[in-house]
Amino acid sequence: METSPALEFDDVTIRVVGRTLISEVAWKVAHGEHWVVLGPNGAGKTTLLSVASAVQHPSSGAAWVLGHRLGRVDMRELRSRIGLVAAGRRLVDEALMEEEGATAEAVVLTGHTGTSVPLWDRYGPAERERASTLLASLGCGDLAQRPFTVCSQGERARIRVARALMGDPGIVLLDEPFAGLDLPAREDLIEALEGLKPTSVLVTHHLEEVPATTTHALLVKGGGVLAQGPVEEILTGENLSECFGRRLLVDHSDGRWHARAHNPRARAAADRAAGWIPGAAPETAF
Ligand SMILES: Nc1ncnc2c1ncn2[C@@H]1O[C@H](COP(=O)(O)OP(=O)(O)OP(=O)(O)O)[C@@H](O)[C@H]1O
Repeated sequence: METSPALEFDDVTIRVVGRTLISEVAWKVAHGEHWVVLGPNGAGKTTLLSVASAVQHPSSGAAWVLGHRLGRVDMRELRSRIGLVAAGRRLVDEALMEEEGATAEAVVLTGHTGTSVPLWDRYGPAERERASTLLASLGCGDLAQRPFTVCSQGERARIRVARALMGDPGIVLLDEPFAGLDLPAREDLIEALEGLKPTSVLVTHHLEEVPATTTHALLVKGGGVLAQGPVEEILTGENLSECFGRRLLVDHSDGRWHARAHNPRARAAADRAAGWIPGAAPETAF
């Protein structure tokens, strides 16, 4: 049993020329926890993941990933123990796979070497067997020989998760894995994520995409942490309203979360339709 946390940030700051992208972030993820990171556009979510995935180290402060301090460890070696799912090019470069005409199976196999092109001499029967088992477990066993470029967005999303699991990672990091998915594809992927065994961190914009197995939440705003802790304490209307700068109503049912903007006119119309006297019911925006 691992004793050190899966992730630990001690006042992590990332600066680029003339800008601070994230500032003094303190965060600890224990093994076995499943975190969601929420926040508006530009809040710093992908930047946080770029540190957690050992893609870049802090400008100041310190970060430990799977017990290794960034800056004092072979980053490539460490990356091979991290399962990373990201559709954008900042964290995982899929351009080479597309140029090479890689099949879904080849893309999953690259997860074994942590590379963006297949290294065929490194994959034997055991790796191929694992790739095909993972594709099947994510409901895309029949896609193995299909070029990744022609796969639909929903198929690609699940192939990326299979790729991330290929190296038997100690932690899985997912940056907006639902982008571009229709409702059934999104729900299929949420179901697949609910079966994830390793510790995970999911970055998303949408409360509706938070899997029911999520244990903790981190809210980011303007490059800083607004709130963090057990999911039920953090995903409140009050916190989310502050995070997104808009008054929000939050529901939690059957383990899943829903948010919508507070709309007093629609609320009054619904109350009238239900026979409520305006002003008689208490306001329950948060
Ligand atoms: N290399 C860079 N140079 C300058 N600014 C950058 C760089 N990388 C990111 N940024 C800026 O840092 C801020 C945070 O970016 P980041 O991608 O982490 O936000 P995010 O929360 O993931 O946003 P989104 O939800 O829109 O994907 C943004 O304003 C972005 O433009």
